[in-house]
Amino acid sequence: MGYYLVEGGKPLSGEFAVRGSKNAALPILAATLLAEDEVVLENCPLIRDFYLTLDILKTLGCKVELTGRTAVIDTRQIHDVKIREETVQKMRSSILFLGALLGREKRAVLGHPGGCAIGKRPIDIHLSAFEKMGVEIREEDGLFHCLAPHILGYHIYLKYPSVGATENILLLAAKAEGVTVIHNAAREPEIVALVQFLRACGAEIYGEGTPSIMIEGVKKLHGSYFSIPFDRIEAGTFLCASAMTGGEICLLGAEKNDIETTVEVLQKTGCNFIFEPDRVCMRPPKQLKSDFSLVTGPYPRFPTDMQPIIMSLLTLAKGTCMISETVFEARFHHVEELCRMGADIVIKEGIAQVRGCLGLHGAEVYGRDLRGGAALLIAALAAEGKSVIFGAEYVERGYEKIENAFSLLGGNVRLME
Ligand SMILES: CC(=O)N[C@H]1[C@@H](OP(=O)(O)OP(=O)(O)OC[C@H]2O[C@@H](n3ccc(=O)[nH]c3=O)[C@H](O)[C@@H]2O)O[C@H](CO)[C@@H](O)[C@@H]1O
Ligand SMILES: C=C(OP(=O)(O)O)C(=O)O
Repeated sequence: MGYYLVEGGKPLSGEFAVRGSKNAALPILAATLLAEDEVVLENCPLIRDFYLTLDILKTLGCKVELTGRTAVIDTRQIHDVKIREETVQKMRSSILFLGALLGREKRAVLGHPGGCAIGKRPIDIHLSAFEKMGVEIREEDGLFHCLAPHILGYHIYLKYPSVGATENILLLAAKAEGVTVIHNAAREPEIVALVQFLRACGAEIYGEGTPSIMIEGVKKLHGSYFSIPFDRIEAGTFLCASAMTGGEICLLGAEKNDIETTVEVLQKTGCNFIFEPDRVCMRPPKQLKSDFSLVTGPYPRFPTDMQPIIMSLLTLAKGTCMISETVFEARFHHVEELCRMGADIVIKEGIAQVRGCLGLHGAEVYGRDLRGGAALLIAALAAEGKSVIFGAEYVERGYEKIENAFSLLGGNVRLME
């Protein structure tokens, strides 16, 4: 198990080029199967989940070449429709191969997806939509065996705007017979990116970024060239790391629009921003302040993936912040660990009350999920003294060599294998 060794107390300042988005790249990789052609993806994030997803494509029979951040994926030939259990266990987004394989081969076999333990994360919304579109699902020995001889368009009302379910339906509907409309669809920028990619491959989709998406199934898709947009959660993580260590940072390749809610919260804490095309610069105040409340929710509300990160920052802000997590029911694992570093956080009825403390101190702590681990890492960078953060493998799922990036900005952090 890898861990980070951190000597805190140094400001993180300078420029950071934000990488391609994990949550945009993973569904797009699954979608390449629908093209049955060569696809070139640029600006790929070189993170654990990206490599795992490339492995899925390879085990299905696709040819994959990775040069720098450019992946050339040839999905013309595949010889399997089963996703291996060990990959499914490791990565939530493996569920998207269900929609992609069904759309392409009319059959797929996959287990219940694992990934970060931040809640129960059922897949009932995915499965009920699939059934409405003509997919026969049989569950046996923990595996979903799916068959779809005729996939038909349908009007689907999501009981919750699930990101993954919206993506899965998009994948299934892109080549279905007739028109599918997703009502109460997720509106996240990653949905927009997936639709832009599918459209570049010849799909007919309208309304992405709104609650109603219409998909007119086409018979065939084709290869395309696509650049993965920047990772808004990585951008937010670096802004928070810099703000809580008292550093000034410029993010390259980031745009205000997709990080607006995070920027608004940081402005409330006293941070100043300058926005330019493709560049966001931030200067923190001498003392961060809080005294507001924050509720996570589906886009355009505050992103749940930023909740642990912003909480870490707020432990050092003067005042009190109430944080409600409404998306995942068990996404507070980092709280106990932040408290071990001196944070003052109390959870009452699912709401975290974060009271700013005078300073954090180094400690030995455990990251138990991706963003929780990142939250502890930035807390350690802001803390006095040495910290050990276990669970580096979670952080590596979504951040590319974060220890190097923080070191280049002036932080003292090493990854120990
Ligand atoms: C790979 C990826 O893109 N992951 C993101 C995606 O996860 P993911 O796609 O898993 O998130 P969803 O939007 O589906 O989940 C949101 C909520 O809906 C519930 N739910 C979901 C599906 C379902 O069939 N039934 C159900 O009850 C979940 O348990 C959760 O409470 O969106 C989340 C919410 O923005 C982000 O935190 C994740 O980083
Ligand atoms: C929860 C996350 O990812 P996943 O859905 O892949 O577990 C995340 O990116 O914070």
